Amino acid sequence: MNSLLSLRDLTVLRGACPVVDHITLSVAPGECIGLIGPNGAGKTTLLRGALGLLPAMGESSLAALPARDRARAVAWMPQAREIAWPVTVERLIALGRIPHLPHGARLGPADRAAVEDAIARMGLDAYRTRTATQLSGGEQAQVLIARALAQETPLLIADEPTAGLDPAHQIATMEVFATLAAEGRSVIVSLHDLGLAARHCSRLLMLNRGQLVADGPPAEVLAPARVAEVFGITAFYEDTGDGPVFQPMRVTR
Ligand SMILES: Nc1ncnc2c1ncn2[C@@H]1O[C@H](COP(=O)(O)OP(=O)(O)OP(=O)(O)O)[C@@H](O)[C@H]1O
Repeated sequence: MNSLLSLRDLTVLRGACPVVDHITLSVAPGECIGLIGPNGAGKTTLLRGALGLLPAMGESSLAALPARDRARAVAWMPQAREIAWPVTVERLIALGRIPHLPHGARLGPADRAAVEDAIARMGLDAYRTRTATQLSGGEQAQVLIARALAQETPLLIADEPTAGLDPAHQIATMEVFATLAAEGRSVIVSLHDLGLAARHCSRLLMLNRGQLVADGPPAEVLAPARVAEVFGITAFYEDTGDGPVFQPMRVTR
């Protein structure tokens, strides 16, 4: 099976301290992976190190790629949602096609189809002529997810993409990711909402103090003892007829 990302002993130091500590994992096609862990666990640092955006020790298959190849292998949606120019939504989403265009070339039919597909998946048709900088924070987040989708990469990595979205848009976004996985692409998404992680991800990576403390199906990773130890909470977890339900209940420390 070909891997879309492979990390071997990836380590990122801040000063002398490893904030990502010897992480080894690999991502196969068709996975919707949730990256979870408390504040400061190292989630963003792991993602940025894997992408080659931060100096890291160890190996990352993506960081090793030349920039243009990397932009065709992975789309990255960072936590900071900065839209620099007052362009239309449609134009901003079309920027996701840049890695596929020869230098200076205009969008071709395949590029326009990818933009339309991204707009449809994110339900943004009514927004396409709006000025992106004038949208609400949640609307901007959806547009930036659409731009990443338009990049049509085998792997999409998104850092807290559901933060600031209302419940319907959170669910819809996670369903878009799960659909990409069902189509054979893969997604790594960092999440603080463990309910969304339990419900929509096929695999969870749990980080604590820079270390990968669990990697597997949500029901295994979210075992009560581990959730108590890592997050300091108790939680309700049940596999219902309508899928898994995870609800944090109490702080235990
Ligand atoms: N530029 C930096 N200099 C020093 N320490 C840093 C720097 N960036 C991050 N850190 C530290 O590295 C650790 C991991 O940070 P990181 O942002 O990866 O965590 P996170 O799991 O994404 O957290 P959150 O859920 O709060 O966004 C934290 O302790 C943070 O304070």
